[in-house]
Amino acid sequence: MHLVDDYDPESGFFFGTSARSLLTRGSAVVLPGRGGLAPRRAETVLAALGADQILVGAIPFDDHRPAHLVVPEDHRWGPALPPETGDAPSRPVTPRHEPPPEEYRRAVAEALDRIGHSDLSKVVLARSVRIPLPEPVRIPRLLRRLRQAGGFVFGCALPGHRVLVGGSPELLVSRDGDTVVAHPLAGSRPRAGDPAIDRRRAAELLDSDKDRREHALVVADIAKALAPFCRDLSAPPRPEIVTTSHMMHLGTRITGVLAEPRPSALSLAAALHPTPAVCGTPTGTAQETIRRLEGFDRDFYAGMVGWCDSTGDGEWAVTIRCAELAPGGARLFAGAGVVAGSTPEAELAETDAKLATMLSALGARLDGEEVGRDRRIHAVA
Ligand SMILES: C=C(O[C@H]1C=CC=C(C(=O)O)[C@@H]1O)C(=O)O
Repeated sequence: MHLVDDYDPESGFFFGTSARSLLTRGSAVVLPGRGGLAPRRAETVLAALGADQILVGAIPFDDHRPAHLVVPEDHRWGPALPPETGDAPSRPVTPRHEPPPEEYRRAVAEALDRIGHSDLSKVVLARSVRIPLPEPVRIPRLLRRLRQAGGFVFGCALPGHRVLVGGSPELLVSRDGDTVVAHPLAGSRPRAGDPAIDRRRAAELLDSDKDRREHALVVADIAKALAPFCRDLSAPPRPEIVTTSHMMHLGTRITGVLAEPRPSALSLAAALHPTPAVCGTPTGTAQETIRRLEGFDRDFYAGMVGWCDSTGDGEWAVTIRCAELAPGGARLFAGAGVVAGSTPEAELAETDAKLATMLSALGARLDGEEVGRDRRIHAVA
């Protein structure tokens, strides 16, 4: 028995790391407001919180969409959630792609054209897949499976019997006293599951000029956004490989010491969002490109999910490797960074591989495709 087993899909919030788990129930206060406004309102609420109260929830990618932030009726901390090991049996499902794969490839080609002919240097283009779920999902079991992926596991009940679930490898920002940490990821390869192939891919990823550029843009942007709040800020000169169950990424852990007055974890998260790991550079041009080329609403995907306490400490993960569950079905999301040197085919394959995290946790495979890791990757191994 773990505290995740008490998860209430109508009002619960779960956030688990390799160190500990947080479970909340009910909502004493639901904060109204849209993305940009929500963190400011949340600051007022944070300031009014009792010492033993916290704020939890999710903020969407787009500032104009409503956030879901609540002060729960109660919360509990517990030990890390043990992962459920072994591959779940998978059943074929018929997906509804949005956009269809060939349109996604066209969008990447169009983005590459813009990168060559405007100030745009990077844009993250995403796709979504809707799948039917004939049986109700047992969320505690799903979250255990997602722990296997590594990183931050979350379940966030949303209005309308929906639940946002995921296993994100990416820390947007955490604050613990005066210590601030961000751990951006960008630049990816799917894992093959074969240690020798994975070692080769990791070496190739570390060496890839295209991926190093894609990554460096994110690190520079985050360091610039954090600098005004810090009296000390540092990042290693080279990225490291971060692995999940299905992917490997370039990652850089940025750490800083906050100056007074220390902003809350939520304010820091709002100052960083949207990073070029989910949007692009420059931000405005990338946002406009996403609006024009993606053709669907990201909703909570590529936003942030996490918690903040009354002292301002907290953790916010980037909402990726996630799905929105609704009665009868799920909608999964994945995106990939496009820079000069990207190709439509490789970005499509990368998003396929990223989708596999959630698909395999849900025990599903897209009809006509192999489950899990590495559908097209043998070609590049
Ligand atoms: C946008 C996603 O991943 C981000 C995080 C890691 C690597 C990424 C990349 O290589 O493109 C993305 O920036 C996603 O999983 O949907």
